[in-house]
Amino acid sequence: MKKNEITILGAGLIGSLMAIYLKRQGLEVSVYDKRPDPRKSPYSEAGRSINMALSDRGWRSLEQVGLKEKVLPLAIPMYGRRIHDEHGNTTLIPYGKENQAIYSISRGKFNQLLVEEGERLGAKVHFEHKCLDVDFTNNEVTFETPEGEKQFNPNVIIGADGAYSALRMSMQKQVRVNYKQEFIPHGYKELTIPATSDGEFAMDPNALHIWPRGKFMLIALPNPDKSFTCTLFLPFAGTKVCFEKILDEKDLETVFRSYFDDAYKLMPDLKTEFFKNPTAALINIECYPWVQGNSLLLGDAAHAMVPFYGQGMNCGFEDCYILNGLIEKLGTNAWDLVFEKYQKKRKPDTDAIYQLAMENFKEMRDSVGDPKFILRKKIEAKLHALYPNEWIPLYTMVTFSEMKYAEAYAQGKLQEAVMDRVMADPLITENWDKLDYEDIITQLETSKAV
Ligand SMILES: NC(=O)C1=CN([C@@H]2O[C@H](COP(=O)(O)OP(=O)(O)OC[C@H]3O[C@@H](n4cnc5c(N)ncnc54)[C@H](OP(=O)(O)O)[C@@H]3O)[C@@H](O)[C@H]2O)C=CC1
Ligand SMILES: Nc1ccccc1C(=O)C[C@H](N)C(=O)O
Repeated sequence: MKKNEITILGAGLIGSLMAIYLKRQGLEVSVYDKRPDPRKSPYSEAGRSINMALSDRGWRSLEQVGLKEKVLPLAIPMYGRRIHDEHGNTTLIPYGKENQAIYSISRGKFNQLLVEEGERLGAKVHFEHKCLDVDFTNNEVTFETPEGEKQFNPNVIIGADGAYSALRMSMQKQVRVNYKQEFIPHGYKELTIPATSDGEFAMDPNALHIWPRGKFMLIALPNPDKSFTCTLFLPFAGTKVCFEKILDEKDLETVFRSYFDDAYKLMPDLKTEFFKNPTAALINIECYPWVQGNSLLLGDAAHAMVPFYGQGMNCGFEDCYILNGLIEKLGTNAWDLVFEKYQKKRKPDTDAIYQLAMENFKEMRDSVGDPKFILRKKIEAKLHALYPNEWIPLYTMVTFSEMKYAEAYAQGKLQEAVMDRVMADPLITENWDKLDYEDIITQLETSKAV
């Protein structure tokens, strides 16, 4: 191993982007992933992927490595949530200002683009290398490969090997790492709304479609081939509508006709897909520290969160951006110092987005269908238009800004308390346009001063 050769575990979105950053710093980089090379033997993601929503933090990280223009053709802007009620009527709730959008993107091609960019810059990517163990005492990593087990002695290890990280498991066995994992009661299943027979999108392509039904929901995100990737989120068991109770095509038809009839009419392959695609679990993982000597956990390996804010990838990309900034500032002679600074700086922010991701699930599956929620959003949008610096809606702070997640969270909580008081007025529906908006800002300023 050469001095300053970096080993990255995981060629997912975060491992690949980190490899690009490090190559651009002139470092030697080797990436190891347990999957086969997708270019040689297609490893199908089909049936178990949720489309992601690229937003400002993600774009900033891609732009810094010159990739924004290459990624744009894979992404479709969504300017708001299109809410479908049980009668098939829809309402658009904008995400932010008129030109602000989050971008639907699916994992496969995007991941490949990042891997290829890393290789173009000189990173060595080794597929079919599954990390089995990292021995910190002897500084040795063991991989399972088609040729048998292999051992390496890397100088620096970055574990971007996802929610079930082998680096993290090795840390847990050998050093004092706090760890918490929680499966939520819901699982998800991937479904599809294909393009129409004349090759068009079957619904508005520039929105994230939501069928909020209280304890469960269906969502749909557009793809460049004019299909939509849909994700059905249901409890596994224990409620009237849950995966456990959909046993045959008749049960499935009853659920879809009762709750998602407009979507049902656009899903010719529903019955096949539902019973063919796996039902996947949703997990939250928190751990700390993320560092052991010259080894660091990054992305989902450090903080896997439920997908409901659409921030998992954006947060992981921001991890890379911040780590890169520290490397630029502190140099590459003391990786343990760089990693230590990184974890201290970053942890409060990943805690905040982890929390917000859970809270956004309730908002998506339940609140968005409530006219009072829509009114609340309208009032907040007006406040933001009148007082752009004083009142920034939480969604805007998280999605369309680079403000630290922890700051956004704290500011969001103060705004939420003020808005709760505003919305408590029984005449708010009639009065909302005549509200004393300046007084609302004063209330916020007062609560900040306390
Ligand atoms: N839309 C989706 O369905 C998914 C989205 N994401 C998004 O990506 C974001 C960040 O993901 P990221 O942190 O890159 O994690 P990922 O899970 O995307 O990538 C980790 C990579 O490491 C591989 N890997 C796992 N274990 C080992 C091992 N022991 N040795 C070598 N390689 C291993 C994984 O293979 P394998 O996957 O086969 O385990 C995968 O290719 C998430 O927050 C989420 O937003 C991530 C996963 C799925
Ligand atoms: N990509 C996702 C995947 C699954 C669940 C939600 C998303 C979202 O992006 C949600 C979006 N940010 C929203 O708040 O409407």
